[in-house]
Amino acid sequence: MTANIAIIGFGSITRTLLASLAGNGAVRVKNIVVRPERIGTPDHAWQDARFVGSIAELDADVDTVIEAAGHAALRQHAGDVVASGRRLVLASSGALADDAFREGLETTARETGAEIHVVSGAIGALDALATAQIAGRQEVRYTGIKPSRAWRGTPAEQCVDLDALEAPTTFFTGSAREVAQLYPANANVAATVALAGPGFDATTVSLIADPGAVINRHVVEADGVLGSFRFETTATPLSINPRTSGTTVFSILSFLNSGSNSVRLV
Ligand SMILES: NC(=O)C1=CN([C@@H]2O[C@H](COP(=O)(O)OP(=O)(O)OC[C@H]3O[C@@H](n4cnc5c(N)ncnc54)[C@H](OP(=O)(O)O)[C@@H]3O)[C@@H](O)[C@H]2O)C=CC1
Ligand SMILES: O=C([O-])CC(=O)C(=O)O
Repeated sequence: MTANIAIIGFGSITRTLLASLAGNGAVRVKNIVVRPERIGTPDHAWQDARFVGSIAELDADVDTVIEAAGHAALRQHAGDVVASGRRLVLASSGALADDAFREGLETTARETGAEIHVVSGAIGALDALATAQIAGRQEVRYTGIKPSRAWRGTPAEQCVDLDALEAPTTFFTGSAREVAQLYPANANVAATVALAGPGFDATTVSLIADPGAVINRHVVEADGVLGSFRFETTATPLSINPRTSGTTVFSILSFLNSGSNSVRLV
């Protein structure tokens, strides 16, 4: 069956995803949701996809909306997606650390029959986290290690001198809820871990800038009644965005192919 999809955002993830979708007969990209002022500009075009500024303008046969645009865009559009009864597949999971926002989406989705999926994004281990969570309490830690340049333009700059670092340096330790607010474009994975596991306040997060690194590393560790595990991913960043691991793009593709590989909220 062909999925008719729309994508919110036309940045690094979307452009890489579209290149990877070439020749995929099972997925048709009908619409791309961008800021209204971008519509009709020369660099906002892709095959026969229609660029729109709102969910209300989507083609009627769009059944799945992928979000790859950031917290603000998710806040702007997610309510309209689930109100329309469509399947929402999102990457910017950190925005869900706002309980009122997340619960509002879940309530609307239950009313309309919409589904809400958080893609695994740059990490793995969501199945093991969910299994352990059902069995009982677990201690969960996420550590994100990225090259120093990936943290430019973030509050890390107020914690350390990124250009002067000579060794890997931890500049943030706190909860998944705190990190979601402080590092919206770099720590969505921590929110995804929290959603699969013990929640935003019980998930501990450390962020590290590594001046010698050229790739991103994500470490998920858990100790619970069933035992423990440690899952470490090394992930090449997208050439067009050092903050974003390429894995994120292919986790969306994997979800589109299989309908799995996500945390399902509703
Ligand atoms: N779960 C995970 O593992 C990961 C999640 N992410 C999430 O995905 C997001 C996108 O990543 P990436 O593609 O690398 O980021 P980019 O910065 O490359 O692209 C973001 C795109 O979103 C667009 N956008 C921003 N706000 C809106 C809006 N209100 N309406 C429509 N479009 C909008 C931007 O448009 P414009 O140019 O007009 O601003 C831009 O095209 C990240 O911000 C992060 O939240 C990223 C990596 C991993
Ligand atoms: O892509 C990554 O490495 C992770 C990321 O940016 C995020 O979680 O927001």
